[in-house]
Amino acid sequence: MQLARLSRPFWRGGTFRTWATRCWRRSWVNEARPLGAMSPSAGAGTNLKEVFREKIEPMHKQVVELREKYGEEVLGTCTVSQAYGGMRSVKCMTYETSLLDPEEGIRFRGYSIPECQKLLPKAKPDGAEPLPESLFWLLLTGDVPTDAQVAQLQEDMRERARVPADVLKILDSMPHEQLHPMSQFAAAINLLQRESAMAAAYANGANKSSYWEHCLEDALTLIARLPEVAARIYRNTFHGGKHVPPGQLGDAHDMGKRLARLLGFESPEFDELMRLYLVIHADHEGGNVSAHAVRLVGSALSDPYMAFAAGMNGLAGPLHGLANQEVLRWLVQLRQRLGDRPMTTENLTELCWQTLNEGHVIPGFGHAVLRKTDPRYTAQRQFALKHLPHDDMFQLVSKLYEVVPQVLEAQGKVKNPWPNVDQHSGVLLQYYGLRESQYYTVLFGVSRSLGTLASLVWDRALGLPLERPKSVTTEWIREHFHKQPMKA
Ligand SMILES: CC(=O)SCCNC(=O)CCNC(=O)[C@H](O)C(C)(C)COP(=O)(O)OP(=O)(O)OC[C@H]1O[C@@H](n2cnc3c(N)ncnc32)[C@H](O)[C@@H]1OP(=O)(O)O
Ligand SMILES: O=C([O-])CC(=O)C(=O)O
Repeated sequence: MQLARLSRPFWRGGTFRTWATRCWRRSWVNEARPLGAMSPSAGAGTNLKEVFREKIEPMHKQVVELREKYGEEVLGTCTVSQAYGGMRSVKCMTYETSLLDPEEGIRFRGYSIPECQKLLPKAKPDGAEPLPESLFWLLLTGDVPTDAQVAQLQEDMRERARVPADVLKILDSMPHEQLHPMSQFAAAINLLQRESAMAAAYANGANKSSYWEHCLEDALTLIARLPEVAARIYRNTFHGGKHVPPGQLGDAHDMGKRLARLLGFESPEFDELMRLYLVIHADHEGGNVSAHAVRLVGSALSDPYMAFAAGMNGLAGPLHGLANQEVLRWLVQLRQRLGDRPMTTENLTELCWQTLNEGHVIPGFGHAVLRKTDPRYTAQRQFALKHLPHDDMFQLVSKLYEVVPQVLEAQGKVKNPWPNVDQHSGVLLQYYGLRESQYYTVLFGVSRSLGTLASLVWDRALGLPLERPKSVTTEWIREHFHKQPMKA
């Protein structure tokens, strides 16, 4: 039924084929578009919803064509070890907004982080980091937006941004000292859910072809409200409930600056850090815990609030997003253990071994998929070299870049001894005065809304079905392979 609806003959023209082939190569072979390539969105209007609407049918048709042509091809296999081993590198899902190369790292719609830093619109007059809204536009549409498109999206988001007073009241009344900021964050997202356009539309019998519109509506409202929610949690938990009234922020604030000001920070450099932070943490293809949780829960047609809250519960795990909190704690502990001794390779090597011998991982190092230094780490390192080259903690992080990979290599277990994004973020935040490391994952969560919700809108636009892979028991494996002759 879905396929029949999608296979009208429109795409059989040569022009569409050329376009589709280009897209296919870009998203599946990870081929970057040349820098400065003309954006297909340019001149297509400034309304995100209308620009996105135009994208759906060609994409639908592309998927139908690929399924017709390659539907029976094997994308990936799954061995018994992979089934027990966290399904590492099993290719079994599609995800449009970003793609990861193990050596090179993440590309957002084909663009590397340095390319995004170069191409995406910046804050006027002299911002150097991309505007988070421009990344959302890119992730959703696949196009680098124009300044006018970003300006309209920002205006739309500003109109949606105020969090209902009763939700703030509930957040204010939470037991802040006992409730981790990520628990408060996930609870807040669930509280906002009552306004879900998707849930209301479904309850009112909306046609499934319209789901993406309600999903986009929810995505925009939720993303717009997250800075105030996140700041509320921060000010409640660490600043005695003294808030910066959003009414005092004026109209001109982008998501990064708005978040910075609501948190209580005034420095333009911190605004830039927030923009960079929100952009680089936004998306990391589809299989990471938070993105996959959003996809999975959303596939039951749970609305975007429900789905995103699920993703945030996954992000709160110490092997995933919470590692940023653990890194700062570990760095502080390292400094205490170092005491008066100098920060030499020998001393740091000894302390890293101490961490390993105590049965802990070294937070901020290693990765499930990456096999080189995370380009998000590099982007933050470049920010530090520009803005805080002499900071003590940055010096420590730099020194650990030399020491830890050698220790992990010597330990001989890790597949990737290099640092990931979480190794660097806390050091930048603490430099500007945001020292409460338990809070850091909330910032990661605000950013991750940009990628996971853009992707969720595509899930509904493409009519992706309920996700439900097959599981087997250990008993089943034993029986099944027992009956088969062993491979030589
Ligand atoms: C935003 C993000 O989510 S980025 C990741 C953030 N997480 C961290 O920084 C936590 C520290 N890193 C880790 O725990 C891991 O590297 C992970 C969870 C990120 C990836 O895990 P895996 O894909 O299983 O890694 P890998 O295959 O290399 O693991 C092999 C062994 O090395 C260990 N290992 C991996 N990384 C580290 C590390 N940083 N320190 C010590 N041991 C490590 C694993 O625990 C595993 O040990 P085991 O065989 O005793 O179970
Ligand atoms: O890709 C992963 O598994 C983890 C990660 O770095 C992210 O989600 O940002």
